[in-house]
Amino acid sequence: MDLSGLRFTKMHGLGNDFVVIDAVRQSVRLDTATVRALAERHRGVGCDQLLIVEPAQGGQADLRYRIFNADGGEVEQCGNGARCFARFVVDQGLAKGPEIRVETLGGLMTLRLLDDGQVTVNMGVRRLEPAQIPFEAAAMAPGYPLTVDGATYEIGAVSMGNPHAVLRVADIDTAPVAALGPLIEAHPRFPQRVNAGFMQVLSPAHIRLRVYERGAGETQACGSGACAAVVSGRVRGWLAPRVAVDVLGGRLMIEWQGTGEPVLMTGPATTVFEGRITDEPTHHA
Ligand SMILES: N[C@@H](CCC[C@H](N)C(=O)O)C(=O)O
Repeated sequence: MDLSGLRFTKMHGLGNDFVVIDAVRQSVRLDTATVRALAERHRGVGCDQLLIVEPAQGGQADLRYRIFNADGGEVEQCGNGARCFARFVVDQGLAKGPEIRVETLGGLMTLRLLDDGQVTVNMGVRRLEPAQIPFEAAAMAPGYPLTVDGATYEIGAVSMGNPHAVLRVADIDTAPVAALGPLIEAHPRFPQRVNAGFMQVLSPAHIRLRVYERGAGETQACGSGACAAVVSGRVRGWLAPRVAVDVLGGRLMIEWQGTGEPVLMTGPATTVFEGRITDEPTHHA
């Protein structure tokens, strides 16, 4: 891999951090090792996800957006990343805004930059059928028993384009995120692994959430995880259509009016710095 000269922008959405690369105006060839090296926090730039901005392939979108977890795996969806993508492409003159249509592996998404600097992402229609998540279960249900390390927990299973398991806990501060997160992430009933959300319900319109992300570990925020938690909480009868979701890095507003309606997520997108790779970053296993 030869990355020298590669220009990038470091961004974050409530502390879920990204290396954003413009692959419209520079040529970029990334493999798993390269992504891991750039994401590495001690020898690379450091990020939870790497976002690549490319020209659209079809005629319906302004641009294409690809997402790689820190472990190098390409994934379908990243909600916080989508907000940063919107801010990036407008700031860099790659799109006019305020509305941007973007292709992702998970489908077409519409993003809107608001006057107050926040971004609303139309995350599309959630999927709950087990095969579409994918999740091994005999039939669709609001909650499923999941046995992990000899104990059984009730989880909700939701696809926001990417797979999520949502577990309700009494208090996220004491929830066993570090111990249980990796076991749920790699549970054999989720053949493509899963993002594991731990949700504390404060009221029907207010939850707290921690997410152990597939391919990245616990992050300070997970946008698709916030949407999945609200969908799961609504389906299980606990939540209202509009919910404030407090994640470790701040607050997201999530709105879901119900079956057939899209899930809308609103939150900030922050640019931290721009950089250029000089020496090759390396991944130290
Ligand atoms: N941080 C993201 C989700 C990134 C992808 C996820 N780890 C996966 O593997 O599906 C978000 O804000 O949604």
